[in-house]
Amino acid sequence: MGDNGKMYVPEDILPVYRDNVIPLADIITPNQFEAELLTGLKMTNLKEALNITEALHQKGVKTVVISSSELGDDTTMIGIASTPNECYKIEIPKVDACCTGTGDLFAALFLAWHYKTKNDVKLSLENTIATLQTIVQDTYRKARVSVTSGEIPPALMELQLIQNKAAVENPTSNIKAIKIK
Ligand SMILES: Nc1ncnc2c1ncn2[C@@H]1O[C@H](COP(=O)(O)OP(=O)(O)O)[C@@H](O)[C@H]1O
Ligand SMILES: Cc1ncc(COP(=O)(O)O)c(CN)c1O
Repeated sequence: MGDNGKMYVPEDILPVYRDNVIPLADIITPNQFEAELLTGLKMTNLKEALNITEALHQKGVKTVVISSSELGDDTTMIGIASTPNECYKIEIPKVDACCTGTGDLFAALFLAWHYKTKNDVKLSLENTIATLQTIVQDTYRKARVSVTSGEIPPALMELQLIQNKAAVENPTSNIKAIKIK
């Protein structure tokens, strides 16, 4: 729906997502901005994040995953995966560039792992972030070869998906999700 305070779908679609689509969904993967729009609540700390995931569960969604949030520091973003019974957070090291398509990739990976692990949200979150880290970092490293300083143009940040097929099939990472509920 949007990111960084801006919607990229028409604004009048918001009530349709919020009131009609969300109650039909089993799993949703909004980023922080989208989760705030869908609930009308703000997320400035972990407690508020839990209020937001709870509000989305109340609408009938079994698995709520916040793909990224600004709850980390300058070097990390926080992801959250929640069911009515348990909730995990994960710290995601940031690269200094804007990525497009990462939200879509996140949703696809999480769905696949959720199915494959029979609803293990902790492992699904860890594997999803492991693959994304490999792909985002490889994309950034290659872009930095041609733009050695300053901002990287979005065209150079096309995700290196095919080149990292192995990281999709076999994610490896030391980043563990931490239980917060
Ligand atoms: N700048 C970044 N640095 C590192 N990882 C990123 C960055 N941007 C996105 N990602 C990865 O992509 C995932 C989804 O990104 P997010 O920003 O939530 O999606 P969207 O594009 O929908 O806003 C994050 O969980 C993270 O793993
Ligand atoms: C219009 C539009 N722009 C950009 C994107 C990319 O979003 P993201 O980086 O969150 O995957 C999407 C997601 N499908 C989109 O629909």
